[in-house]
Amino acid sequence: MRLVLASSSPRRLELLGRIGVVPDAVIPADIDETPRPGERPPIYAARVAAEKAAAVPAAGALVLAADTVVAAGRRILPKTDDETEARRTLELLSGRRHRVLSAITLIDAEGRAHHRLSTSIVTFKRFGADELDSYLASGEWRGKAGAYAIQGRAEALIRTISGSFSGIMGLPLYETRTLLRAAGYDLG
Ligand SMILES: Cc1cn([C@H]2C[C@H](O)[C@@H](COP(=O)(O)OP(=O)(O)OP(=O)(O)O)O2)c(=O)[nH]c1=O
Repeated sequence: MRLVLASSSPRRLELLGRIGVVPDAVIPADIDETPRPGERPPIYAARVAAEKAAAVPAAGALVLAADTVVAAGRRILPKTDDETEARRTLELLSGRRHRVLSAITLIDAEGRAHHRLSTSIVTFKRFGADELDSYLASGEWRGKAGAYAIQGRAEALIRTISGSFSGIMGLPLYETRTLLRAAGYDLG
């Protein structure tokens, strides 16, 4: 059975590889990721994952897409390439708990869409000015939801996580495996 990963994220490809899954094709979905006014973070993540999966044409193949959102209360924090915005985001996350929502959609061979949502809680230490500066200098925050990447230096700034490491990183592997199996994909 053919599997298409509808993602431009190297993290998602890497995470799939960890469970022995190599997609037959990787086709990034080009969709508008602007949140709707007042849209709640879990609703937004689920909608965007579904839209990414639907945007990739793959008749008869399975299509997997995901969306990861860092949320402070009802606020969706940005995925940015701008250092000032990254600093502001990290200042907001400093010393407090936040949620990471990773939604996945799998379109099965019959064209039906299946959805799962993984929710994690992450608590960062309170950052000193030097810690913030050196994290920003690392550049690891670029293009990552919430301006950090748990799979890099940020892991050493995190006091606790509750939930799914792979979900925080971008593709919750438990939910992914569950949906792939249910769709008849052979995971070996
Ligand atoms: C919170 C967090 C996010 N991220 C990344 C995963 C995603 O690539 C990105 C969230 O943005 P997404 O919009 O979910 O994904 P993307 O635009 O990078 O890729 P695509 O839509 O094509 O699939 O943030 C990490 O790598 N580590 C983390 O700890």
